[in-house]
Amino acid sequence: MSDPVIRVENLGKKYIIGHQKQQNYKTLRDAIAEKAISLKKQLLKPLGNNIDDRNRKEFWALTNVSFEIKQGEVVGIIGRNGAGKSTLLKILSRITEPTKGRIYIKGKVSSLLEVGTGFHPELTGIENIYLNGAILGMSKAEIKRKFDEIVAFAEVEKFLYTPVKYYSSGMYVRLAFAVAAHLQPEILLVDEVLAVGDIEFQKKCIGKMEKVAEEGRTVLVVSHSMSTVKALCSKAVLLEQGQVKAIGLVDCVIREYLNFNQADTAEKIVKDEDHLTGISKLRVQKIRLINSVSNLFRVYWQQPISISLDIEVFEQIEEVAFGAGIRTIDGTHVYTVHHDDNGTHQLWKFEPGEYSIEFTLENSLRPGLYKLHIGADQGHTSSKNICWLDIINVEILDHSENGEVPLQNNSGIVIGNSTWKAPKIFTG
Ligand SMILES: Nc1ncnc2c1ncn2[C@@H]1O[C@H](COP(=O)(O)OP(=O)(O)OP(=O)(O)O)[C@@H](O)[C@H]1O
Repeated sequence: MSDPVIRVENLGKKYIIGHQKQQNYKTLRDAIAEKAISLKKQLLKPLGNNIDDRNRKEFWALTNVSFEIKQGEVVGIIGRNGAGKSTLLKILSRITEPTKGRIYIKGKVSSLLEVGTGFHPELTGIENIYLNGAILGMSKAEIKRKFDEIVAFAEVEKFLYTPVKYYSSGMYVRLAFAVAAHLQPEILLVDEVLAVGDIEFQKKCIGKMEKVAEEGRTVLVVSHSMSTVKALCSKAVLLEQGQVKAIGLVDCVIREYLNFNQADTAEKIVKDEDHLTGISKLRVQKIRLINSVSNLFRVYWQQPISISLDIEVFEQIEEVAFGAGIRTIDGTHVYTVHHDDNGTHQLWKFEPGEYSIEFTLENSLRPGLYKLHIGADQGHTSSKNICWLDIINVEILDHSENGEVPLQNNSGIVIGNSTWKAPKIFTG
């Protein structure tokens, strides 16, 4: 376990959306056939471009992805829907080309990228085994040698002469997994297929992948099941919005993912132990997002974040400055504001009792998950904390209320606004 067998350097994948027909998942065979057709088109019409530029929108599914995988490592690729996991596996299995960056792969790759990958619906189980084996690089003799093992593993003996269009999705995936795993690849890429099979079959697949790894082969698995990832993998890569958010020991990466993988509910009852600093003078009882989307701590892109706080004050306090702030989920401080930032410099005084406070944060954050911190200081000069908490995951959706999406070609945590002037414009 030493040499890297996969090296991914500054990988980026841009999709052009808006002009394309909605497509279902493409099988490996579809992708190969499509590649051949598009190559033919390019050759016949080298300068042709039938993309309607008015509808053309660029979308980066992966940006600046870099990591190394060593031989024999079993690695889980995790992340929320749309994080870029499948795109990464498609690039590694060379079904899709990267827009930027490089991949280096040492060894024969076999991949199982989705239910029914490479299966022809009209062909029988047997015919599909031979077809898939051939697509995945096995010789006829090799397939023959492996045939019984594949059939026994997939448990589809009774249906070998049935066209696979009559198979259930579970039967499909069993056969597809059996073919991919028995090909004895040096690198096995498996994308979220285990969820389809029953528990027994899932266990069997995990066992098979462990065996593949024990033989010194490398396995990359995309899964939403943290128990599968934990059971199988020693290492994990967490993708978030097309970027590597964390990489390392599986437990650490899963912990990071689970802590931050979703927005909190729109109303949160705050416990004493949730407070980061003391609660002798004041405590927060409840935090509520007034303008929540789907009853979660979630707002549309560009929508201000309006919050109501219920607090309890235990003793008279003066010169109180309430504040709120935002951090990224990896801890980068974006900003903190205080209630008296408006120029009045009027600090608040409280008698013991219960109060309700409302405030609104303007929102120029990029879509994503953030941590909201809320609290109170006593006086600005001494910056004395009265109480602070950092317990809310707030999500900025990837579109505005009326469906607009941010431009993809700018970067940063916040969306910047600018005006430009030029004395003379040069074109061409
Ligand atoms: N062919 C395509 N054209 C345009 N956009 C695409 C295409 N394929 C994927 N995308 C987009 O790229 C992003 C990443 O997709 P991808 O399938 O890699 O995510 P994922 O992490 O595997 O998601 P999931 O867990 O839901 O399967 C998504 O926003 C998706 O809509």
